[in-house]
Parts: sequence; structure tokens; C-alpha cells
Amino acid sequence: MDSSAECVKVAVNIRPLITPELLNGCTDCITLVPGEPQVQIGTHSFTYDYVYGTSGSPSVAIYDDCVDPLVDALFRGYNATVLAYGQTGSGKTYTMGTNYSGEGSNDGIIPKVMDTIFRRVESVKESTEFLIRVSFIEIFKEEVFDLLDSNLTISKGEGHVGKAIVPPRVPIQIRETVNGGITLAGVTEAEVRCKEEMASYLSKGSFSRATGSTNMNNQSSRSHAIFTISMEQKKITMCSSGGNEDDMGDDILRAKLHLVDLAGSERAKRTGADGMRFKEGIHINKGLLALGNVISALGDEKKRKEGGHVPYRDSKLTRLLQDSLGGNSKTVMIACVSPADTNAEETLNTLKYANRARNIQNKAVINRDPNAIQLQRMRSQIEQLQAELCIYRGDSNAPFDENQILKHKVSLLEASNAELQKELQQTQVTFEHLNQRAVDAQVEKDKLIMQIESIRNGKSWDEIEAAGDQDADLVRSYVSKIQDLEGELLRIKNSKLKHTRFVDCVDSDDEGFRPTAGLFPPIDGLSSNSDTKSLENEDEAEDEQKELEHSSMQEILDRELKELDKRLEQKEAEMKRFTSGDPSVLKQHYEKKVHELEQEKRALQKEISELRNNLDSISSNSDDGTQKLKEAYLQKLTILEAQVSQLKKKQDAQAQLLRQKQKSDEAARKLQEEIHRIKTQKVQLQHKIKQESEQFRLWKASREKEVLQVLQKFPLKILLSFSVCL
Ligand SMILES: Nc1ncnc2c1ncn2[C@@H]1O[C@H](COP(=O)(O)OP(=O)(O)OP(=O)(O)O)[C@@H](O)[C@H]1O
Repeated sequence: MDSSAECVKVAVNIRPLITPELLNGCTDCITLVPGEPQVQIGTHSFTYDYVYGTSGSPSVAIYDDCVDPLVDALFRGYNATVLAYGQTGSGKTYTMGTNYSGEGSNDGIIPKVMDTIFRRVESVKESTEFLIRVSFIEIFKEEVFDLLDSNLTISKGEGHVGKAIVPPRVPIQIRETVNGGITLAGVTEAEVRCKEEMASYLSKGSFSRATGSTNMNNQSSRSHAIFTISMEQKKITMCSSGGNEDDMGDDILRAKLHLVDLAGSERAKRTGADGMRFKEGIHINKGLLALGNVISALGDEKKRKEGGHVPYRDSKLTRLLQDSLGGNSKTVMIACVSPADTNAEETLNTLKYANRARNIQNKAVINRDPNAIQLQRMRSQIEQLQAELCIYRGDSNAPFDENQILKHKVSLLEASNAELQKELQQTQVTFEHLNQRAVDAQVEKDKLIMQIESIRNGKSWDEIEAAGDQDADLVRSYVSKIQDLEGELLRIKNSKLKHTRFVDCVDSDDEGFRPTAGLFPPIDGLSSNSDTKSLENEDEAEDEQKELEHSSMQEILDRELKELDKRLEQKEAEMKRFTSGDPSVLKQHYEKKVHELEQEKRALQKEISELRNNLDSISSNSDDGTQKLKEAYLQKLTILEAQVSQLKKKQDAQAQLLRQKQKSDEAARKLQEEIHRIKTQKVQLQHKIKQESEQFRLWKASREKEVLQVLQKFPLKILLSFSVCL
């Protein structure tokens, strides 16, 4: 997960069974797991960040756990959103406190938010200036209306009970700012200075909100309502520069808290709706369906990593909540559910919806005024230059020694680094917005091109409109396909870069890889047009990239193979040395030699013992002749004994040789085994080379097929416009 990314927090609020449900004999079908944020319904079990049951005073706990941290974040310059979702009558308006009029029960979230904000403002008003504004809008039948519009003449009696409202009011246009933010053209933003003033605007807006009676709630909200609190703050006194992330210094922080009370999520037939109420339901569901699709797209980790399309533009609701879901906001969703068994199906749907929302990751950043950031940076520079000047002047009264100045410089650099990192974060968020806008604009543009083309071909407007959604889906699928391919190309480029570095390290003599020719020949009719070249070039670049990858892989494998061959050659040469003579002949030779020496030794020993016998018989005769013979025998005996001892030595040496021979036989056997292993490795490597070539061939074939399919499906005009935009 990205370190700066933070998941949307999800809480489930289960209201008690209400009187009509009790009168109908409904029973509680939800089970809570004690001590765990878990909910069980039937065989299903879900875990959330927080679960609030039917007892106690949940609104206090909900506020403390889920909303108070968001109000705190608002003061630190972060955007935040609280979103109440659930079927009609599940308690969204009750939980949010959207109907709060400034008097009576203070139970809902919004009154508590107001209370906290103004208590906090009061506590820091000596050091910080605040500008707080509120706006209140509703999305009713896919149009945005300003609930604080002072020209609003509608009275509560005109269309609220059983009859649809036909309000004499002008819808507000949604605009996008240059950095991808969403604004509402001309919406009332009322400045407020106290809680009572803020509550009066909430009450005024709630009064104007479209409500109606349904089977499930006789004061049912028929619109999505967004109450927004904007806060601008600036420190009055100078503050010490420190590394604290939330220290705003001279910055102006601007942040918004959206408090969203959605319309009921139930299916139309359950509410017993007909006529106008039924049509309202269709619009409500369109917005909630789009919201569900956005949640699904953002919650899918694979799609998110690939930067896939998020259909924010499919409804006004999702466009307005763009920042709150997957953007620059800290967001909490409160799923409101009824425990009644009659509502079990809708409750299960809400729980599933909420469960998916837990996977959404937002990237909230502190919203600082860019001018203030620039000012801060310039001030740091001045301080640094002043410090340097002190050193160069050699000013003995200067309060800095060199060490201090270096420390100061380090802290300035650290501060500037932190600033740059924040800027980078903001730029990343802006980039993602712009990217999304580019995709959406591309889809819009291509839809229009197709419509113009259809008009030229004589189609009626009804036919065009009927085909509109289908065409838009087709175009969207192509745009996202192109996005996917671009993403893949980028990944391949990056991995190639890493790979080239690796190869360079392994072999510095490597000349590098030369790009081979593109895979596809120019396409007739397109090749001469310069607009198509970028598309063609990108394809060629991708193909070249793949070819390069393939050839570099082949080169590495070839090199490995050569290395193995070299080792094999060495081992075989060694083996040859061992086996150059016939080992069995050699062995026989040595054994024979030892045997001969043995025989010779025995013969000599026999001769010596005969001589000794003769000597003994001579000793008994003492005449001169026999004495001389005795001396001759003794001499011979000495010579023979010397010969025997030499023969013994030779015999030992031969035995030693024989042992050595046995050892070298063992070494030869091991060598033989090693040669066998190298040969097996070689076969495996050759197999791998073959496999890699085959994979590359298959990729090449599918790539050609893919490009041909895209070219066949796209009208030429769309291809041209894609290539211009991309
Ligand atoms: N926690 C609660 N305790 C007691 N009563 C509650 C609670 N939550 C809701 N109710 C009651 O349930 C009824 C329906 O609540 P609410 O109007 O807030 O529903 P909703 O979800 O806003 O409906 P819709 O989408 O139709 O506007 C109201 O009568 C309300 O007083």
C-alpha cells in the first residue's frame, strides 16, 4: 500500500426496531459479535471498522470514533467526508442529524460537528483567524439544486406529501477547476460566525429538501443531500519554525468537510412507489448504482494498481464525491441498517456495499495556499542568505558560529524538503484527477464524433440516442484497453531499463542491444497520415521493446550455455588424463610387479637360511679350509641380507603405488559423475532457450492479432482522434 494512502473507514449503525415494525411483528435478524466490530445476518458475516448496535446512545459513540477525528483533520487542513448510506427508513437522516433546527435534540452527527468546530475556534481565536462558510445542495432527479438559494420560493406544503415537487428553481452546473477539483457554479456559500447561524442554514436547507411519503418512511428523503462546511484559517501570531507536519506557519489552510445524507438505497417496488415517486426512485438508483460502480472500481486492488478507469462521470453524485472516494479526502462511510427481518434482503445488500467500500484508498493532503508556500520558501531563503552574510563579514558580534549556521542550513533544507514532498503529493493527486479527466474527455469526444458520423449517415436522433449508451461503453472499453496497453508498455520499459543495467553490470564489455525492426509493416491508408504515426510508433516501440527483451534473454542464456560447454570441456580433458592408459592393464602390471618382488624376496630368504645352515655345520669343523669357506659364506650372507632389505623397500613402494592408483580411480569416477551432471544442465538450458523462443513467438502472434482486431473494430476517425490525444 502507498504510505500516504488511507482506506475509507466504514461503520455500521443498526437502529432499534421502530414502532411500525414492532406493530407488524417484525423480529431482529442481525447478530453482533461481542467485543468485535462484526455483524452476522443469516449465514453471512462481515467485519467493519466500527459497529454500533441497537442499545445505548450510539450517536455519541459514532461521533467520537468516526467523526471527531475528521473534524480534527479539517482543522489541520485536510478535506473530509462523512457519508450516510442505507435503505429508506434505516436511520440516515436521524444519524446525520440533517433535520436539526438548532433547537431540541442534539443527537445527530451534524449538530455535534457544529458544536465541536465553534468550541475549537473559540479556544484558538487569539492566534488564528477563521473564515467559515457553509453550502447545502441536493441532487434530485439527476440535477443539482442549491438548498440555500435565497430566491427559493417553495413552501413545505407545495409538494412534499404524496406529491412530487416541481420546484421553480434552476439547477446548478458542475464545473471542474484547472487542477481537477470540482466546483458548483454560483452555489450559495454563506459565511457563518457561530453555531446558531450554521444551524439556521442547515434548518433552512433541510426544509427545502425534497421529501415524500413511501411505504417504508412517511418522511422519506427523495434526494441526496450534501452539507458542506468550508474552513479557511490563518495564524495571526508568528510561530516558530519546526518540523511539525501540522504546523501551519504563515500558510493559509483551506479545507472542506462534506456531510452527505444519501437517499434510500432500496429497490423501487419495496417502497410501493408509483408515478413520480417511482421516477424519483429510478434517478436515486442511478446515482447509487454509479456510486456502487465507483466503489467497486476503487476497491479492486488489481484495477487500482493498473490505474484503470473509475466511472465518476456516470452520475452527478459520483462527480461531486470524486474527491471523497479515492481522492484528496479522509472519508468515513456510515452504513445505516434496520434490524427487522422483513428488511433482511436490503440490509444484506447495504452490508455488502459497505464491505466493498472498505477497500477504497484515499490520499489526503494538507490544502495549503500556494502563495503562502512560496512566501514561506522565500523567507527561508532570506534567513539562509543573512546567515551566510554574517560569516563572510566575519562579524564577531554575529550570534552564529559556523556550526550553528550549518545546523540552521540543515533545518532549512529539511523544511524545504518537507514542503517539496507535500507539493509532490498534491501534484500527484492533481495528476490523477487530470488523467481521469483526460480519459473522460476522450470518451465524450469520441461519442460526439460517432454521433456526428451517424447524423451524416442519415440516422435519426432517436436511433442515435438509443445506440448512445452502447457506443459509450464500447468507446470506454477501448479507451481503457489503450490505457492498459500503455501501462503495460511503461512497465516493460521500466523493467527493460532495470534489466539493461543488470546486464551492463554483469558484462561491462557488452555492447548493448540493438533495436530490431518493428513487427508490423505500415498499414495502407494510415501510413501516409502523420496523425497515425504516433499510434504506429507506440506499437513499434512496444514491439521493439519485447524483441529487445527476447534477444537479451537469449543472449544471457547463450552465455550460460557457453560457460557450461567450457566447464564440460575442462572436465572431459581431465578425465582423458586419467583414462589415457588402460587402468586394468596398469593395475595388473603393478600387481605382477609386487608378486615378482615377493617371489624374489622368498628366494633370497631361502638362500639365506641355507647359507646359515651351512655356516652352522662349518662352525663344528675347525680346520683352516673350513674357516675360509665360513668367511666366504658370511660375506655372501651379508650381501644377501642387504638385497632382501632393498627388495622389501621396493615391495613397499609398489604397494604404495597400488593404493594411489585406487584413489585416482575413485577421483575419475567422481569426475565422470560431474560430467554427467553438467551434460544434464546443458540439456535443461537448451530446453529453456527453446521454451523462451516459443513464448516469444506466441506473444508476437497474439500481438499482431490484437492490433489487427483493434484496427478492424475502430472507425478510422476514432483511431485518428485517439492518436492525436495520446
Ligand atoms: N437510532 C434510532 N433510534 C430511534 N429511532 C430511530 C433511529 N434511527 C432512525 N430512527 C427512526 O426511524 C425512522 C426512519 O429514520 P430516518 O428518516 O432517519 O431514515 P432514512 O434512512 O433517512 O430514510 P429515507 O432514506 O427515507 O430518508 C424515523 O422515524 C426515525 O426517527
